[in-house]
Amino acid sequence: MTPAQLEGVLREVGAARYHNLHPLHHQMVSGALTRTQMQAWALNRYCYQAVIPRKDAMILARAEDPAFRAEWRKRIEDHDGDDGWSGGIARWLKLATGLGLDADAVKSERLALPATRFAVGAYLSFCTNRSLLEAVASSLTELFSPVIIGERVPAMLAKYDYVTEDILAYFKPRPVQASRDADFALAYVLEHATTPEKQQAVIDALVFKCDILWAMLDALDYAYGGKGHVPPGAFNPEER
Ligand SMILES: O=C(O)c1cc(C(=O)O)c2c(n1)C(=O)C(=O)c1cc(C(=O)O)[nH]c1-2
Repeated sequence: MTPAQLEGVLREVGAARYHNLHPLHHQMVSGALTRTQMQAWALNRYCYQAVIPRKDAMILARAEDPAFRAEWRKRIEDHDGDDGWSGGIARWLKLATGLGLDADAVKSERLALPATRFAVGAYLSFCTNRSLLEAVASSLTELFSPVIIGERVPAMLAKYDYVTEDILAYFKPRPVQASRDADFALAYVLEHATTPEKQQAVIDALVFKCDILWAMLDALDYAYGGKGHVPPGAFNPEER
C-alpha cells in the first residue's frame, strides 16, 4: 500500500468502529440517559483519562528520537498540567464532581466496572509491550475524537438541565490538542509503516483501540442500561 492508501484504510476503520457508533453514545446525545448513567459514564471514563499519561510515558521511554519525545511529551503535559492537578485529569475530575460524584471515590477508581479496569489495563499493556509503531498507531482514535466531542458537548448542554459549560470544560481544548496529536501520530505511522506486515500491524492496533473504547461503553450499557446488572462492588447509587 502507498501511505495514502494506508491512511484511507485507517480512516475506514474509524468510520466503521469508532465509539460514536455505539448505541450508548446515541442515547447520550438524544437526551435519553438517566443521571445515574451519566455519572457512571464519567466515573468509568476517569480511569481511561488517568491511564493516558501513563501509557504516553511508556511510549516516551521507548522513543529514541529526542524530537519525537519533545512532541509526545506535550500529551503528558496536557493531562497532568504543571503540578499533576492542573490539566485534563483535574478537569475530568471537575466534570465528575459537577455531575454529583465524590472526588475521592472517583480518584480511587474502586467503583469502576471490572470491564473498564480490564480495558484500560489492556491499553496500558499494549503500549508497554507492543512495538513503538503499534503503540503510536493505537493513539489514532484521536483522529476521530473531535467529531464525537462535537456531537457530545452541544447535545449534553441542550438535553440535560444539570449539565453546564463549566462542568464540560474538559472538552474545550481537546479538539485542538487531539488534532495536533493525531496529525503527528498519523505522519509518524505513515512514514514508518514501510512493509505490508507493519502496515497490517498499525491497522490492527487501531482496531484494538476502537475495541477498547467500544468495550467500555458495552460494559456501561450492560450495567446501567435497561438490564441493570451492576457488578458487585461497582458504583450503584441505589445501595447508598
Ligand atoms: O471524548 C472522547 O470520546 C475521547 C476519545 C479518545 C480516543 O479516541 O481515544 C480520547 C479522548 N477523548 C481524550 O480526551 C483524550 O485525551 C485521549 C487521548 C487518547 C489517546 O489514545 O492517547 N485518546 C483520547
